Order: sequence, then structure tokens, then C-alpha cells
Amino acid sequence: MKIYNTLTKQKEEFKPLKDNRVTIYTCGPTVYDFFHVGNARVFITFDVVRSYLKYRGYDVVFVQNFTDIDDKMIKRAKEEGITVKELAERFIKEYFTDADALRVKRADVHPRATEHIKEIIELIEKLIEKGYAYAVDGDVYFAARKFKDYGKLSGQNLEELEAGARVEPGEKKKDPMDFALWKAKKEGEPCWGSPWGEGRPGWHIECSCMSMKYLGETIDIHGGGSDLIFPHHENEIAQSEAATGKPFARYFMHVGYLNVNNEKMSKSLGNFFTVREILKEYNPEVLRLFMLSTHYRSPINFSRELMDQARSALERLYNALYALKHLQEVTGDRELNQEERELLDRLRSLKQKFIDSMDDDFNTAEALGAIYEIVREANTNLKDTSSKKLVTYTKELILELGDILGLFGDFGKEELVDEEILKLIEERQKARKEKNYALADKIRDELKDKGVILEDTPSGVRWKKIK
Ligand SMILES: Nc1ncnc2c1ncn2[C@@H]1O[C@H](COP(=O)(O)OP(=O)(O)OP(=O)(O)O)[C@@H](O)[C@H]1O
Ligand SMILES: [Zn+2]
Repeated sequence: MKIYNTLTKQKEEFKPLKDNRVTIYTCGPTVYDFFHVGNARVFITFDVVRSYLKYRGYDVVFVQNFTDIDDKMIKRAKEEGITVKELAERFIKEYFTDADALRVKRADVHPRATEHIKEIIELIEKLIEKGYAYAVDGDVYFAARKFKDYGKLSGQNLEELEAGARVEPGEKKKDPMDFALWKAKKEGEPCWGSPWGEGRPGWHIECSCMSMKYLGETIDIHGGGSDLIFPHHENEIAQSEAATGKPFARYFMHVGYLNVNNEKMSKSLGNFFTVREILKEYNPEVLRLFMLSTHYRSPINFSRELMDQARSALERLYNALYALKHLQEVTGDRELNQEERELLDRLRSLKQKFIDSMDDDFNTAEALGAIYEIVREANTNLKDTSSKKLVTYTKELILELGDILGLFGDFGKEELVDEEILKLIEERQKARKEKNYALADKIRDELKDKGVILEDTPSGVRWKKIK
């Protein structure tokens, strides 16, 4: 299988460092607010990467941190009149609520920066010892120029890096390219004791430290959004490789931006929707299907129109599954005939197409294409005279492939009806009997708003719930 590696700017054959074991670290959220749909793209992408690697038989160890101390955290805590710790506790909880709703599986470890201060200090001490870092008045900086490979990830040379570098007010670095490992305490800020006085860690060092602690000095895959390539991941490489003399991560994967009107969705621009808001309107799988319909490295534009299209596509997929479930009940158990064997061959090659697409740098858009083709084959070729074996195979295949993408988790849950819905369906049936089609349509719309889709079949009305 191939992965596009930002380090080499090309697709490379993926081979884990150690046998079958794959170690992944992704940069998680700064927990000062609810996360937005742009952040969710990264979480969903790596959720799929992880579950596909597992599907392919790898033993995956996955770590995603929480940044629970930085300028944004301090500022927001002040505004809210609470401590940074209270703020972090609150939004870590909210993160899990939303991530669970999106069916993003929990990482094996979710380490927090503030719980690794001791290890962070040890790493900084090591960098000072090796001559890569220096302390000035309680701050510690990394001397970027000392690390000869600085710029290798973002592909920038020294002049370009110098042109972009600047010294912020209050910083005491010797060179604009240097960056902070430790920041001396400012009045009213949370702080920890250190050999350089009270202070707090910089942002980049936490990830180097926690990645190495939980996954080893060299890991297989390091990921995040493309905005992290520079300076965050560049600095992580410099710090870690300067300390160990070993490669930090073998493959860097970066997720493209989720945009709104061609501008990156971000809190600072104010053009964001939280996942919490979006899930009031859409089923979580609609958001997943929407995201996965584009390759993870390409930009996506977020819009209601595209979300609505994803909703219709998801409905069609569920419809096909329900139709297959119905067929399972009415078909007979017999061996496949010639035509059916040919159909089975086509279904098997579509499964292979799914795998080939995912093997090609996790091309979920094409992989979904294979699922749509399987559904098309099912819709046109399977009927109540088909072999039950083939019907079952097709249904299970769609569920198996969908599961890798975190889809169809609602399948089979339609029996959990609420009373109100049943009552409305009954009223609509009554209206139809009385030929009061205006009322019947009104009720159908009302149900639709509740996410209930009705289907009138010769054997009566069937329905399912998709938000
Ligand atoms: N619009 C976006 N599209 C894709 N990924 C994004 C987007 N915005 C943020 N990310 C990613 O989300 C993850 C969580 O990061 P973090 O919580 O620091 O977000 P953030 O930088 O505060 O977001 P914002 O850019 O809105 O301030 C990071 O991997 C980041 O690269
Ligand atoms: Zn990070």
C-alpha cells in the first residue's frame, strides 16, 4: 500500500518500522472551545486511516494529544473567569461527546501537555546539553540554524525561512528563526517550576515529548492538518531529531483544508460551524460521507448543498441495505446459477477495487465509488427470486466496507421507534385512505423534518430514520 509522504513529497510504499505494528501520532485539539467541522476533518481522516490499517491486519497504536496549555487557553480562561485547568477539563469532555457522536474511535492514549511537564523539562535539558538550545532570562529557545535539516519538511531553504521569521514583542531569542521551548512565567499565568525558573512549555515540544514517550523515538506516521507542516511539525522534527539523532517520523500525512467560500474554516476568521451545531441538523454519517467523498489531501468546500447531497447519497445507500434485508427474508436458500456466479465475480472485483483505492493513499472517494457500484449491481440484479446466499453476501459486503469508513452504524436500529413517529405514520395512512392527499403530504414532510423517510410499498408503508 502507498502513502503520500510530505517529507519526500511523493507516494511511497508503506512499510512499518517493526513487523506488523504501526505507530501513529496526530496533533489533537487545543481545548479552549467546541471543535469545528474543519478540525473534524482531521479526526475523521485519521479514524479511517487507523481502521483501514487494522482491516489490513496491522496492529495499530494510535496517540492523539490534547493541547491544554497555550496562549489561547490562557486568554479564554481569563475571559470566562475560570482556571486553565477547568477550561481544559470542560472542553476535553466536550471533545469526547462530539468525537463519539461522529463515531471517531478513541485513541489508545490521549496524553495532555500539562501532565508531561517533567518529561518536557528533561527533553529541553537534553537539547541544551547537546548545544541545540539556550536559556535567556527564564525562556529557553531552540537554535534552528544548528539543526542542519531545518526546513526539510516544509521544503524551505534558509533564505525563505529567514524572510518569514520574526521576533515577537517580549521574545529574547538570538535569531528570528529560533523558537521557544520554554516560556518564563508572566503575571497571572499558570506555571511550573523548572531549572530556568517558573514558566510553561512551548507548543511544539509537547508533541515531540509525548510522541517519543508513548510510541518511541521513531514512529511510523505523524499527522495533522496542513497548517501544521510549518512551523509546528518542522519544529517537532528539529527538536526530536536533534535530541535522538534518529528520524522522528517516517511518514508525515497532512490533511487538506476544509474551506468555506474558499477560505480555511477557522475560529479566528469566525467562518466556522461547530460539529455540535451541524449534528443538530445532520446525521453524523452524513458529515463522514461528505468528508470522505473527497481525497483527504484535496481541499473541500463546506456548504449546505453538498451536505444535502451527501444526505441523499447516504439515504440511497441505506435504502439499498434495507431492500437487501427485505430480500433476505423472502428469497430461497439455493446454489447460485450461472448469471449469479458472474454477478458474484463482479462484486468480488468491486471489493478489490475498494481495497486498491484505499491502498492508494487512502483514496476514500474512489473507495466509495466501489460501494456505489456494488449498490447499483444489487439494485438492478437482485430480486425476490435470487439466491439468498448472494443477497446475504452483498449485504454483508456493503456493511463490511462501510464499517471501515465508519458508515452504516445505524443499520438495523430502525426498530427503535418512537411512539410519536408511529402515530404520525398511522395518521398519514388514515389521510391517504380518506383521499386527503394534502394532509398525507403534510405529514410526510413533517416526518421528513424529523429525519424519517417513508416508502410506500405494495406490502404497506416502510420507513426508516436518517437525520
Ligand atoms: N479548516 C480546517 N481544515 C482542516 N483542518 C483544520 C482546519 N482548521 C484546523 N484544522 C486542524 O484541526 C486540528 C486541531 O487543531 P486546533 O484545535 O489547534 O485547531 P485550531 O488551529 O484552533 O483551529 P482554528 O484554525 O480554527 O484556530 C489540527 O490538526 C489543525 O491542523
Ligand atoms: Zn503537535
